[in-house]
Amino acid sequence: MPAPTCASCHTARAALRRPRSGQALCGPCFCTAFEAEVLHTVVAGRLLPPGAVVAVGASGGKDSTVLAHVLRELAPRLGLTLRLVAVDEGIGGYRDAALAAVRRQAERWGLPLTIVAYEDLFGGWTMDAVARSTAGTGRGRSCCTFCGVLRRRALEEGARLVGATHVVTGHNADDVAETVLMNFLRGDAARLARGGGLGSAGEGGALPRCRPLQFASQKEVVLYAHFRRLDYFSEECVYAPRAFRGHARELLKRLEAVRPTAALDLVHSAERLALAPAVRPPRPGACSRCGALASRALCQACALLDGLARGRPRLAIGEHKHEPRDEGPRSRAQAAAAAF
Ligand SMILES: Nc1ncnc2c1ncn2[C@@H]1O[C@H](COP(=O)(O)OP(=O)(O)OP(=O)(O)O)[C@@H](O)[C@H]1O
Repeated sequence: MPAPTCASCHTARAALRRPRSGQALCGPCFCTAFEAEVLHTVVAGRLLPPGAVVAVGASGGKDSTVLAHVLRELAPRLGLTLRLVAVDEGIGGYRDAALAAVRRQAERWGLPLTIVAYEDLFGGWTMDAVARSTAGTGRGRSCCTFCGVLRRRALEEGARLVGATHVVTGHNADDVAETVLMNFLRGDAARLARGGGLGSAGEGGALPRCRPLQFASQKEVVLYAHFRRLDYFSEECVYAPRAFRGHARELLKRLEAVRPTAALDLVHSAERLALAPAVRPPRPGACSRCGALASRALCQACALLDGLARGRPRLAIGEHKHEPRDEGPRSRAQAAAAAF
């Protein structure tokens, strides 16, 4: 059976059916629709004001590649200046290849690129060193938690370095839905409240952060990259198979098999929960060591580095005398926080 005609231009043959709506579109019309939807997310959510200098967290992966490409298309209309900021976590056999992809993108798109490294920012600690230090302590599976905390800090540092006023990341609807599921599984109302919305407004002196692809499904991100012929790095991080997130991903896939809107439904659920006053977390204060946003005396990054420096990674993060050890609720909650 021949492909149907594109439902938008009514001229070309359709090349795909949109996963959620089933609408048949040709490649160019799909890309135009995708870009218009991201534009709508940014404008309706008032995420990036005209004149903003935007640091795009560039990992070389599909999401941040698509995000940088779409924002570059929209930048003249939105009045944005873009900077790519990549974080080198020091993960042998993984990050170097991903950074090579980011360098190619920066060159092709004529965007300035700044790379900040954990090793320089965090007293010589690379992610590989953290992984070695936590191996055998029951914390080995928490690599993604540690990494997420440090990456968030590193991205903030990099963004400040390039004079950015805003930070954007490429989290898509599936990423956010996985985080919501993880938070539901642990009954973490405070994280659910924080995970909703399109990002954070920049409390406590932190730069405002947002996720303009939050309503885009992973499938459509991949389709956009395909039709725009984007060059990205697609290997999984060497530490990812140990992460709890993989289970949430499997669960989401099974939910989507019977309910194609499941990911987006979860994103909207989190938004509604964020509006519920009863679950709003207390206003965070400042870290006594570095001044960054913190809900305790030390921010997560300083607490983690402190524990690592003392050779006691169990104390570094997620340990509290009243809370269970290892994969207990607290540590899992931080895994979710790390995703944002
Ligand atoms: N090393 C990094 N440097 C800069 N930004 C990063 C880095 N890793 C992740 N990010 C930001 O956080 C977002 C979500 O992170 P995630 O771990 O899902 O990234 P990824 O799987 O490596 O790549 P992507 O999400 O871009 O496909 C990315 O889209 C990107 O904006």
